[in-house]
Amino acid sequence: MDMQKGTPQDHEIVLSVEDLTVGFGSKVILDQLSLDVRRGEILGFVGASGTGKSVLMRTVLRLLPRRSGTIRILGQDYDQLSEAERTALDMRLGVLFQHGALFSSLTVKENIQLPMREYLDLPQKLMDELAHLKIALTGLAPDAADKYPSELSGGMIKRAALARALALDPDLVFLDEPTSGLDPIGAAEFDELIAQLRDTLGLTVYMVTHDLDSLFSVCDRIAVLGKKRVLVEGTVEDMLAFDDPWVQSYFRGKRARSIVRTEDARP
Ligand SMILES: Nc1ncnc2c1ncn2[C@@H]1O[C@H](COP(=O)(O)OP(=O)(O)OP(=O)(O)O)[C@@H](O)[C@H]1O
Repeated sequence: MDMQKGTPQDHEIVLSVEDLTVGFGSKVILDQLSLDVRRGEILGFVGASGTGKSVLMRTVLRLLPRRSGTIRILGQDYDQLSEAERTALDMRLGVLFQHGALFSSLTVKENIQLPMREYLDLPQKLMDELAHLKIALTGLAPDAADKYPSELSGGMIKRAALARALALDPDLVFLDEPTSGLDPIGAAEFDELIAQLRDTLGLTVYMVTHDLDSLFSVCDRIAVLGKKRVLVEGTVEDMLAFDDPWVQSYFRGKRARSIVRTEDARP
């Protein structure tokens, strides 16, 4: 499909959240939040610590219950689906949780094959070939296949976790702070990999991040969580123009200024 940015035909919505409310006891975390993610984009999702970024991602993935609201993934509403249809939809999603979450007792190859075992019934030889393919796709050396997570660097663990997220060739991937814990070079390389995979595989990427470099370098659009909903979504320019103290200090703060040069940025 046409992956050109900014043209109206890209605006097929692959994740649509409407009026979502989530709370725990008397505490409301998300209040009538709405958000759209478009096919083929890398959406960066930011917000102050504790505002509910993980809660939103987990609710979208049905790991947390919601009080009200509608969530449509790839045009489908889980509530309207049969069990078999839900499983089919789950297979089109890939997830990289914040700390990589690889099983330490399994090798990289076995970790990547977990979703295949869960959802597919494939011969071992084919699963091995697929795992090697994902390993190559994420820039890991072939010998990483038989290593255990404890034998890998932080950057390699992220790549292995990404390879696992891609195990079933998903359409939409959720990444929770994928570059956290990486040094700036490792983080930049990982960002580059994500952009490359989006281009070659036609992925849509929903990325929770605190990493300003990622936001400025690979995200097509940014959504900011605040006041229990999406305060603003759009480009970096939209963020810079948005009148909210947190958004202003985040995108115009000292760290941001050292990354992006805008006409308003002062050294
Ligand atoms: N299972 C739960 N039960 C009760 N409260 C929860 C639960 N999960 C999250 N919360 C609360 O929801 C709020 C939002 O948490 P969340 O982890 O989504 O924040 P976040 O934006 O992802 O933060 P960070 O950037 O620090 O990761 C927090 O106040 C947290 O304590």
